[in-house]
Amino acid sequence: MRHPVVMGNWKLNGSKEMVSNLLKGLDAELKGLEGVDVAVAPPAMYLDLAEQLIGKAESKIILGAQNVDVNASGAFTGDISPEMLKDFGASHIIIGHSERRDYHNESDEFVAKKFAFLKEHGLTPVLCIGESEAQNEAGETVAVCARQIDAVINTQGVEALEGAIIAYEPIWAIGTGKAATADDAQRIHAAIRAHIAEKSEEVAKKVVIQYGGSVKPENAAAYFAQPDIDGALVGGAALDAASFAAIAKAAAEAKK
Ligand SMILES: O=C[C@H](O)COP(=O)(O)O
Repeated sequence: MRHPVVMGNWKLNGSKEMVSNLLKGLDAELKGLEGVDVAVAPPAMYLDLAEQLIGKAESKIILGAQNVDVNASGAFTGDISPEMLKDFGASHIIIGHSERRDYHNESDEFVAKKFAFLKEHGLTPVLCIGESEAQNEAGETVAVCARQIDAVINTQGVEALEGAIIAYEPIWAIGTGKAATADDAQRIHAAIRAHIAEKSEEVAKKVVIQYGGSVKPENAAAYFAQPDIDGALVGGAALDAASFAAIAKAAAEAKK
């Protein structure tokens, strides 16, 4: 049985006050919760504060980040290295989010490079994949996801996916309120797992595949009831402690 992982991607939202209130709220909401790994990815500016607050929390909250760059040190203005993320206790690092692929022109190959760099430094990549609305309508969803995963498999071997997390996020469902149905998401998750199984059934069986795209407390349980949906990558609803905790609790309940 795969252990579910629910992660909050706070994107470009936050202030010292908001980070503090949200983490304190989450700590209170998540007390005693077992059976699910709960992670948050605040903006990099707030990792220090988040690390301090999580250190004092009674609940287990995993610290993550929203991005990493591909150089270890040196003249790379504005970049953040894996060791810097580690220095602040961040372990689960989102890469290849569609917002970075779109707004920062990140290619499959560049994302795969980030994946390798994180693994090299003992961090957990949360590899986002997913199709656009046009690709969805053209029936290209599985091919797009396979291509995005193959950028990692073909350069690092399928074993590289061991211990990593894949987040399937249809771009048209992100922040739109237009979530994929649980049945559709399950179908794509199963196809993604089958694609990985062509290279290794063992890895395919173990890899955590999250769904992301307008996950809310109201629809979360339906996703987690699906056999190939192992958690969620949550955007908007992760900015509210009660909503995010409700999603985490739904995962723990469904995957008991
Ligand atoms: O990384 C999270 C996703 O982009 C989902 O965002 P959303 O829950 O606001 O749709």
